[in-house]
Amino acid sequence: MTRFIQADFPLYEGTKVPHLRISEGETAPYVLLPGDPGRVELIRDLFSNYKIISSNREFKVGTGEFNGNPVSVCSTGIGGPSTEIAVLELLRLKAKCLLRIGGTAAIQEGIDCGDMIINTGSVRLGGTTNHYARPEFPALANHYVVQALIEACEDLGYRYHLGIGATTSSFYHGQGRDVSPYNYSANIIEEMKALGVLNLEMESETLLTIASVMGAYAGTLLVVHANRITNQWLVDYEESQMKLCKVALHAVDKLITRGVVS
Ligand SMILES: O=P(O)(O)O[C@H]1O[C@H](CO)[C@@H](O)[C@H]1O
Ligand SMILES: O=c1cc[nH]c(=O)[nH]1
Repeated sequence: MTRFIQADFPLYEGTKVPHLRISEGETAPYVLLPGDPGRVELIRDLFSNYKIISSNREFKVGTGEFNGNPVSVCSTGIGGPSTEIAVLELLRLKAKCLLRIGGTAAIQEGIDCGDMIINTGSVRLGGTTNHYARPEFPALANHYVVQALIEACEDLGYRYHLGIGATTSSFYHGQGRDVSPYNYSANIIEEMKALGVLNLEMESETLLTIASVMGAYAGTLLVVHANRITNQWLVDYEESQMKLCKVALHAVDKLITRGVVS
């Protein structure tokens, strides 16, 4: 039976949020958010009792236990609009702390492929959150989440960089890749680099802005997939993604132990 009730916040089959297709109680208060649905599968071995509970469009959701505590993983797909949907539906399901685990391109020398980046905030170049707050509103990560991520990288001995990232709504022109005769964003890397921005990716500003507006905890942990200054692209990416997942779960464990999120 396919039933949607009310257009304002439609529910599928009476209780399921419409895109993630899950009901309250199926996800944990702590949720990891990769863009890529493949990472929802890749992370499986780090959990006990891990189950994929839904898969619809770009949204794949898994829930398992890490050190005895429930943690969920939900892919957002690429970019702001699908991230907005995932975040809103997870908050509707009573998520309290959302942590993006993604890939990114560094735009500073000295940041190597495979390094971690913890963004303290994101430049809002994506557009989706202009529906939530004026452009001057900052997209900031939660302080406790940032601190837990720093400690997790240090505990595991992974090299990390801390600072502001920029979120774009375009992978090619929006990140300064010239693919047509005129690129309106041709100077984006030069501009962001000069401002000290560390990296480019496509979802963090949406997560950080919406979580902040809605009173949830959020942060962003990224692994460097490319360096646009040195023109390097990490081909063997799986091991780096596993490092990313390990750091994220280690940080979540700290937040749970500290009782930061209630
Ligand atoms: O590695 P994920 O989380 O998919 O994120 C990065 O990869 C995609 C681009 O290839 C964008 O979504 C970007 O933000
Ligand atoms: O170049 C890149 C690599 C990862 N993610 C991005 O958004 N851009």
